[in-house]
Amino acid sequence: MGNGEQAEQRVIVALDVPDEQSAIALIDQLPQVTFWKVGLELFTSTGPKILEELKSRQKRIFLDLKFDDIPNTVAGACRSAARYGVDLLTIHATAGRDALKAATEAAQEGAVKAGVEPPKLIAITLLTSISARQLAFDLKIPLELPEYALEMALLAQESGLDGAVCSPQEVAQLRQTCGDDFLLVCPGVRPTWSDNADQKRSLTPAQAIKAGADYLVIGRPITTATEPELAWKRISEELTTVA
Ligand SMILES: O=C(O)c1cc(=O)[nH]c(=O)n1[C@@H]1O[C@H](COP(=O)(O)O)[C@@H](O)[C@H]1O
Repeated sequence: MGNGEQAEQRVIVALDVPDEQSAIALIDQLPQVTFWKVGLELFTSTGPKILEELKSRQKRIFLDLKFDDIPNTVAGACRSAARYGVDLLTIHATAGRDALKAATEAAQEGAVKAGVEPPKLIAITLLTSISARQLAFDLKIPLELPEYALEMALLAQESGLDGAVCSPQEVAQLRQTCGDDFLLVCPGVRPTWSDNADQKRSLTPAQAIKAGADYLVIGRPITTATEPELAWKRISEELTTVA
């Protein structure tokens, strides 16, 4: 999916804002952005209205609702979300094999019924805000972090999902093991000039693409910059060196 696209089209900008008005202001300010992510904050605030707005502008959409529940419930959520005709949709790999399989089937069904393209369903392996220390001491996971992220990606792949969300620090290993057709989307991307904030496992945009990411998800380094257009331009320029 990512290969062959212009470098800047591989950046998905996270629309993490509280309301429709702020979202539209950002979309207007950054007309070069072709792929936007609508996540929990904005979708909870506006509902599907914001998706219609993005579609009317021919934008691609990553609907990041990170479903995590029992099989019947995630299947229902994916069936409903697929009707919106979005490009990407997320579920946590920790929902487990049965839930991942049910979600995949339901997303297909929902899209077919609505007469739209099914979304690519991708699994969160391990949130990029979790450090190796937190994985061991808070979540009590007795695996090394890279191994855990890989296991979650393989579970998603075996369950029929299209890809995974992982930190740029694990993407090379996941690419090598899961192959070129498995979509790998990396948040937690930070240009050298930006603040890490709550992200624990970052790399720069150029490093993340070089390591094998299909798409990068970048929010605050662009959206909270004093000049978002300039931040976007700097990231696009950085990416032309690797594309
Ligand atoms: O699914 C995601 O997109 C996601 C997964 C993950 O592990 N880490 C992560 O940061 N994200 C999202 O990626 C975006 C990152 O935003 P910034 O940290 O502002 O660049 C946010 O919208 C997060 O919800």
